Amino acid sequence: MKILIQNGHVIDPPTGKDGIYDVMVEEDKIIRVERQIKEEADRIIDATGCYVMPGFIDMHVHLRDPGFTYKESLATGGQAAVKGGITTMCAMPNTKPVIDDREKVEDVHARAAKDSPAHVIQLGAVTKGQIGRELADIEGMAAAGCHAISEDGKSVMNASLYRKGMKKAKECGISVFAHCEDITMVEGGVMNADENAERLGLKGITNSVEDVIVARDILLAKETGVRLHLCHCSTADSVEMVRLAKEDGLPVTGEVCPHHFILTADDIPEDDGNYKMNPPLRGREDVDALREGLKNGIMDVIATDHAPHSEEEKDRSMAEAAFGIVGIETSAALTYTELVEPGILTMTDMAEKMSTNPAVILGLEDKGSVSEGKAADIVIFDTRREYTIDKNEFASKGRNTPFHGRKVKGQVMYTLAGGTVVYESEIR
Ligand SMILES: NC(=O)N[C@@H](CC(=O)O)C(=O)O
Ligand SMILES: [Zn+2]
Ligand SMILES: [Zn+2]
Repeated sequence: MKILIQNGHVIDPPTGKDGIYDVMVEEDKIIRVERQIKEEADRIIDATGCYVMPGFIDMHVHLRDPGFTYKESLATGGQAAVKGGITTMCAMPNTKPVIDDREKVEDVHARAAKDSPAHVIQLGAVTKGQIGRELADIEGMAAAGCHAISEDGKSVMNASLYRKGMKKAKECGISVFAHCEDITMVEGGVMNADENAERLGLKGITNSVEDVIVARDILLAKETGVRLHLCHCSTADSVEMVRLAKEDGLPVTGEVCPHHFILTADDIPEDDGNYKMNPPLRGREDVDALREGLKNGIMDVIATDHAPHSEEEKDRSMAEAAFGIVGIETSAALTYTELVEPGILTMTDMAEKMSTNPAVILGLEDKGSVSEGKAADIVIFDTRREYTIDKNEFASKGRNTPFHGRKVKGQVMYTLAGGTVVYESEIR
């Protein structure tokens, strides 16, 4: 099967391509990227006026499968992902049971290959059951294709145990993805510690809850030599510490989620649980630092932390709602609208942070690039399309977004994963 994508604006960070090209896909590979390809194909896709980019790689999602499939499943999460142009995602292990051994990783990978139109890389927990007492089967999980371990949802508070886990990960050649939150400092906080929390009579989460663990984890990475990826960074000091770590030559990378670079705590209306997530929406200075960090290259990755919950779990007050919001169907449009259109990032920066850098960090050599020989994971994105985000149109089971009703630009027209058209927009 050959698919020819004609006349699109190819953005390919690794080769620097930024212009009009045709792209020929055969089976699961890109075989040619040239000015004009005069060759027969089984299917022709006209990409005139659209960008053709490497499929997005979301390094941080919660697919809730196994155990919480009332929130999401490999099938619904996969369908939502490809709608958002995401062709590969890393699924966090805070499921039921927690993914903490080889068999559980193999089970998800086998089911995802059947059920999800997007590629799924299951991540393993650092500790058994994410309880923080003994290390999980890191070696077995690495052998089963976990590219990283993560205790996401919480931090491993026992630094000695975490250090052992990092050493093991380093030995196995995999990364550590860190959720940075000192649980002893949360003290019942549910949103950013500021005047908004005071006004609502809610307990606050200070920046230092995140910052002290970012500092600790960077120091542990320095000692163990493990590759450390800092998930959902939300504070100005996190950005500064990632800068210092890089200056020090450490293999440390930083991730920012769209909600953290778009919204501040001042945007929380009344007492709406759809604005509740961990870490919380922060102040203006933090949001500005995150944007600046993305612009100047300190922050490497845009990932969603897609965290679907049921209506019942989210349709509550700030104090009572579950932490987390959905993101995979809106991240490309939000990133384009909030960062690229205003000139903070270029289209190449966007492709880098949503695809190329994640591929490099994860060691996915055949991904993150629209060039000859690479995997045919491609997104065709039309930035001329303007629309209003409607949570009722989501393929995800989760409707918990603070972006419902927000105007954005940027529509995914086609998504190819593994050389197959896995999503086509109905709007044409
Ligand atoms: N981000 C969240 O608020 N929630 C995540 C956990 C996490 O990413 O820490 C979840 O699993 O629901
Ligand atoms: Zn987390
Ligand atoms: Zn998460």
